[in-house]
Amino acid sequence: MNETLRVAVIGAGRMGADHIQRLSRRIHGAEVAAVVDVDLARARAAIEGIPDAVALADAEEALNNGDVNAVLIATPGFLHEDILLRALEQDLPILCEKPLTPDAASAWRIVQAEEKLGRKRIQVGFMRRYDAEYAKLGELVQNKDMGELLMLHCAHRNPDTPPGFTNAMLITDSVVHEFDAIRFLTGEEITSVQVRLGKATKNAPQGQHDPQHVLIETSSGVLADVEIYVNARFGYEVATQASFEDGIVNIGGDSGPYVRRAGRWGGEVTPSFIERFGTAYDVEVQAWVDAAARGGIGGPSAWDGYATAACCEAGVQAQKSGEKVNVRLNPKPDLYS
Ligand SMILES: NC(=O)C1=CN([C@@H]2O[C@H](COP(=O)(O)OP(=O)(O)OC[C@H]3O[C@@H](n4cnc5c(N)ncnc54)[C@H](O)[C@@H]3O)[C@@H](O)[C@H]2O)C=CC1
Ligand SMILES: O=C1[C@@H](O)[C@H](O)[C@@H](O)[C@H](O)[C@H]1O
Repeated sequence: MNETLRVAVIGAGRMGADHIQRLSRRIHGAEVAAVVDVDLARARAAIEGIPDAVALADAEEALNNGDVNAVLIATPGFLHEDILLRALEQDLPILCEKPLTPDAASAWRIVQAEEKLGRKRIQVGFMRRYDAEYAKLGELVQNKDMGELLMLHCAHRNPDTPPGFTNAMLITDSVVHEFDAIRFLTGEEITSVQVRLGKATKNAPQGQHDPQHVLIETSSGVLADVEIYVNARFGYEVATQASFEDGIVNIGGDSGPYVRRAGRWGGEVTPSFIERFGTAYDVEVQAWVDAAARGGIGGPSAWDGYATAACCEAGVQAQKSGEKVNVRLNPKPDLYS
């Protein structure tokens, strides 16, 4: 396909609205053709100033719109499966925000549907793979300049959570990023997940135990721990310290000017994922558009979505039991090898 991608963005909330701006202002080779949101007023607001874009309330209308030839899915994760299956039926290039789906069975249905189609059409929105620091750390792991990677210590802190953010979503919506990042950095599958619940903040909404400590093991025995703390108030932080045989690497600190003024020193705390990963989202979406023009995908696949969904399922089980839960994966179809 060499024509301009005419994208239907499904879901115009926090992430969908950000992707709409990106597609219409910074991405080459793609345009927003339609914005779908059950809240039609939100869809209409999102297309303001975008020529030739229509606002719709139903994804089916966008899929039947002859002007649409690609789909970006930014609805909540539990709604992804139906839209993915419909867009696959139409053989469209798809960028699906993470998680692919929240559990392993539904993610496997997507893998099977794509396998039946016979080509990769789904790229999953694990944007950390496009962050310059993650990419550099991945290179250090793979080229072994610092010896073998032994451990990863990850912090994932959000200021607060949107309404409806459940206890399971600390894993399925947030730690899903670490599951993918650890698989990306090590090139290995995750074999077990354990979740420990300690002292909790009074600032979490009812039903959430926050923070949680997630312990992860990969197939070669790399150990990773994640502090997931989603009502941390102070700002946003996604940081990793990696222990190698011959050194230690830190990524993900706050960036920006370090100011000393009037007897004080300091800088600005990153407020949210939009600022922390703004450039990574741009690179991710451009990679998708460029790959779609060649008939492929430009990043994490439905298999990556399935493998992380299996980790999430183990994690949600581990939240309840406190035990180490093994991650079980179906054999990888040839399409993804
Ligand atoms: N990669 C990243 O860093 C981030 C990814 N996300 C992911 O993006 C997706 C959306 O998350 P948010 O934007 O935070 O959610 P949101 O709640 O802000 O927006 C979702 C939108 O979808 C609409 N919607 C709900 N049901 C719909 C349907 N059946 N058809 C069309 N529209 C529908 C809602 O009205 C809402 O406008 C999720 O999968 C989430 O995990 C979210 C934040 C950051
Ligand atoms: O994907 C994201 C959100 O959905 C999630 O809720 C946050 O915890 C993550 O930091 C952000 O990147």
